[in-house]
Amino acid sequence: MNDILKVTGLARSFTQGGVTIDVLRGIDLTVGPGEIVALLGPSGSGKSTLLQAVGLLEGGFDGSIRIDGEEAAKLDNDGRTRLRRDALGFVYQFHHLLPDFNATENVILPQVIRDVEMPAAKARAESLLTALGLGHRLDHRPSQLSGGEQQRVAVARALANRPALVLADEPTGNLDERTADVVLSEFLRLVRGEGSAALVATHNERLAQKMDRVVRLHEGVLQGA
Ligand SMILES: Nc1ncnc2c1ncn2[C@@H]1O[C@H](COP(=O)(O)OP(=O)(O)OP(=O)(O)O)[C@@H](O)[C@H]1O
Repeated sequence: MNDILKVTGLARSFTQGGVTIDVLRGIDLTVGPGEIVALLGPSGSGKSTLLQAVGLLEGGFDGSIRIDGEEAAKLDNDGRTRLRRDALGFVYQFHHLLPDFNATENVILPQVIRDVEMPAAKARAESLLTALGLGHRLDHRPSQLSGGEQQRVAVARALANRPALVLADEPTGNLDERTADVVLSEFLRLVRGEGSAALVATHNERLAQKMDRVVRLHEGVLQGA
């Protein structure tokens, strides 16, 4: 089967004050359909930099990133935006929900952007939120939700458009240990149920072991990829 993600020779440097740091020094990584990969590495090892590259959120990289068979380097801005919208879902450490919209509306929004009709978008939002145990919180705004509940809404939003690949950057890093465990387990169950693949950055070894495969960023290269 075709890989959902194929990264080859990905390199990224930052120059500041005349000093250049090679953060990524030739990353090779493939993620198959439905595969959930933990990206482990200490703080500052480049996990977010790698996710930003794969998320087509930043330029300035050397190497190849193929998502769902499409070479990102060959796309213009509009093409990257389309691929991001059609193939990717994002979860961050902080939820980034829209404060004036309730939980359901936050999950409807990315679907409306893809021209899903409102009744279908609402049904999908409610079904995802209910699957995450938020059936009684559908009308709550983010400020009326706990941290764990906010992250669940962010997970539902990331999955709303059935992305081939979910990119998650420390998705439970802002939660206490017990809540992080519960939310991560729910995230993994839902992603598996949906058949999406996922690349999940964490520095939590214990949480990483719950995923299908672990790769480690060390001195700019990936081990176990
Ligand atoms: N825009 C930038 N300009 C200069 N240096 C940067 C920039 N973005 C990241 N870096 C540097 O790249 C390195 C990797 O940062 P990155 O945020 O990718 O690490 P990380 O593994 O995600 O860390 P953490 O677990 O703390 O989030 C760091 O040394 C950081 O200072």
